[in-house]
Amino acid sequence: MPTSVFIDGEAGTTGLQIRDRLANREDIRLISLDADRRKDTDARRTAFREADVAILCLPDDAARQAVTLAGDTRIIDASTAHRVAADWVYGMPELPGQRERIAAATRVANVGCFATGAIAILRPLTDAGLVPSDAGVVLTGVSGYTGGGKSLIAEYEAGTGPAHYLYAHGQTHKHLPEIMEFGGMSRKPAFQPAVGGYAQGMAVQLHLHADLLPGGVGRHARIEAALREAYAGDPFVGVETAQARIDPQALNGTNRMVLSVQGDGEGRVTVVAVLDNLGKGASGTAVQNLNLMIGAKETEGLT
Ligand SMILES: NC(=O)C1=CN([C@@H]2O[C@H](COP(=O)(O)OP(=O)(O)OC[C@H]3O[C@@H](n4cnc5c(N)ncnc54)[C@H](OP(=O)(O)O)[C@@H]3O)[C@@H](O)[C@H]2O)C=CC1
Ligand SMILES: CC(=O)N[C@@H](CCC(=O)OP(=O)(O)O)C(=O)O
Repeated sequence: MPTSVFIDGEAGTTGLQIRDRLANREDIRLISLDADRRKDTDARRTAFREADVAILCLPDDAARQAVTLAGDTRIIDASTAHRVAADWVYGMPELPGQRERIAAATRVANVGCFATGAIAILRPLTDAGLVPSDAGVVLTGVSGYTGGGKSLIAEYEAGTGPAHYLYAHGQTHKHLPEIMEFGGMSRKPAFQPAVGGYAQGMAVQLHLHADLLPGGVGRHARIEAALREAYAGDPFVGVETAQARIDPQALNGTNRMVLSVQGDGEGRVTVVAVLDNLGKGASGTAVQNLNLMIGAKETEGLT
């Protein structure tokens, strides 16, 4: 019997990408609503009840409301609404022990796109004691404009978006709570995100004065070793030698994430994660979580 999956928000940026990844699978039956009924509460309630798993690709408020329609149906929520909620499982398979928790969960909150890169870098370093949880750390990131959903895409497709811009200057980016909780940080990192004038692909950077942390200089090699150990054998995350030019679009269309470590050998270290904001940063991980939840091969439908 195939697993029935309803994607609420199927016509949006993330929903479409998930549908594409599931459309040809024999183990999945997609439940779809006609365009004129996709926001109809009764039609959605019926679709939820018919589904084994529902994937929410909605703005936060609509996602909260969708949960009230879903009954006992298992949910993967791609929005920010439930990521640090106590009764939800955080949908980042790479965290220690998380694959088992996701597999058993009824409510999974899919990790955010910038958060995917930031936590993938931070968590092995806080777990290893290389970065104390109360250290002051700096994160930066750049995302293609699809990260801003339909409205930002429309701006760029109309040719009116800037070539590059910085935003969220007030240190209140919506991914900071999940980055702190699952990255192992008790002190809020400083985070400066940016949008690049290209559609898809992102890079997230952690910048450290490792010479000011306990243990001092020479941490570059230990940081790289901790990351290599954390992701040894992972199907999608790898650590590679840093390139002189790092292209945020290098992994577009894939569910992969590549980390690299650079520094001057005297304490200043930058760790970079490259991923596809729509792939590993959203729809790819949603499918990975779905695979874990339904007992399919974790890599099914993903490259
Ligand atoms: N874009 C990205 O890179 C990422 C996005 N996300 C998250 O995924 C979620 C969806 O984002 P994204 O796909 O970019 O957004 P989009 O704006 O592209 O799509 C959202 C979709 O939800 C639909 N929708 C809105 N309200 C309702 C409702 N009440 N009932 C049914 N459908 C509704 C919209 O319909 P309409 O077309 O009529 O507006 C639209 O089709 C967001 O929470 C976002 O934060 C997560 C990771 C990355
Ligand atoms: C470029 C851009 O605007 N990016 C969005 C994050 C992308 C996204 O929607 O993040 P979630 O994974 O949390 O849903 C932002 O910074 O708010």
